[in-house]
Amino acid sequence: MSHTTSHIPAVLLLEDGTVHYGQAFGKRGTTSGEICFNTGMTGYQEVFTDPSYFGQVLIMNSVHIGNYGVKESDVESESVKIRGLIGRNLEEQFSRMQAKGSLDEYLKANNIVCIEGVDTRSLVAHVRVKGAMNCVISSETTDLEELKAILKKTPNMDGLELASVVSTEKAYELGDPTSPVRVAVLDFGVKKHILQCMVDRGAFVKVFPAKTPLSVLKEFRPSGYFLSNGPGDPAPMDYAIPVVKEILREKKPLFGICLGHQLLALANGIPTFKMHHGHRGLNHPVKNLVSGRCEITTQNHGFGVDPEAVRKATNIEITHVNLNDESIEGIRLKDRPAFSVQYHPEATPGPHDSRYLFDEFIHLIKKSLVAEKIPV
Ligand SMILES: NC(=O)CC[C@H](N)C(=O)O
Repeated sequence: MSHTTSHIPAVLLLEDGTVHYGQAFGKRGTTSGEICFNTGMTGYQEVFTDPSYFGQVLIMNSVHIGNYGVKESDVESESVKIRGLIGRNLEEQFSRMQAKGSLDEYLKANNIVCIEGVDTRSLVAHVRVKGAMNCVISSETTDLEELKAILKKTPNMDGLELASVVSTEKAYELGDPTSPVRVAVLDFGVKKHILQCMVDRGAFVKVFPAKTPLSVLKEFRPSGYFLSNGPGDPAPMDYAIPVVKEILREKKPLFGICLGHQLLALANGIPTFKMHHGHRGLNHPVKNLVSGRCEITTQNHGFGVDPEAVRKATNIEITHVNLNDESIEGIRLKDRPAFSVQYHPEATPGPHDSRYLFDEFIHLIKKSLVAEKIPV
């Protein structure tokens, strides 16, 4: 496959003054946000449409991105959510029987400003050492003073509430309405494949806007609750943390993924913190401390739950740890059927090692329905 470039100059400026020059890709323009990197070699369309990336400018570590094009069904939400894209070779040409278009057209249609031809290996090494910071990409101006002024106005991810911005405006339902397994999902930027994993296991799912109170969730008569993934800092989500506390008092099964995991921790008095540069990729090893087995997981998070506070909490059991840095990857409550993971068991294109967590959630719901003498 030959690589084509636009030959339109573009510039990338980091908050610490680092500058990289390259070529424009996608939409011409200027964009800014928090720089982060994903080490996955495939699944770029799913990554770009993951609402948890909202507000972030993404570096794809893999050298060739775009070479299998794009297709309608390979998405985690209806639009591209990344704020900008940085690559080594972003390909206009693609070869895949099922592809419907090129990555370049797709990013243009979604108004995403990108830069390619960047030495991503040195850039990622730099971010790994210096940590998360804001950056700006432009194919309109190379005036660094102008770009510095844009950076000054770009909000810091630490303390930024973004989940309510990407959440659904209206509630919607998926799956078989006759199913006794009824899951109320709080949507903080939910990925489609999470909902699919529940529907595939026979659940009837209703997805609610992020700021829905418990009284409205209860009108759905849920047999279980789900806290979704999502962008931004979980700590300022003062509309959601009290609702999670109220849900826990219901004593119904509850499952949380990523931001949902962080919210379950916050609702139990465990603080979250901004990580140095986060975890984003699809080969992060996690150990399940209950089964003793290792799983290869997909991850996308820049915040974590405080390990010391989790260890001190008497009502919480640590179920999963990250084998690279021993960070907390999963917890469960000792006195409630509630559990959560920091990583993504729904991962598409994969790995699928952690799909069993959806089975465990559905099993917990069925067990509680049986206890209430409701036929399952
Ligand atoms: N994937 C997610 O839910 C991410 C959660 C949160 N925004 C973080 O960066 O840690």
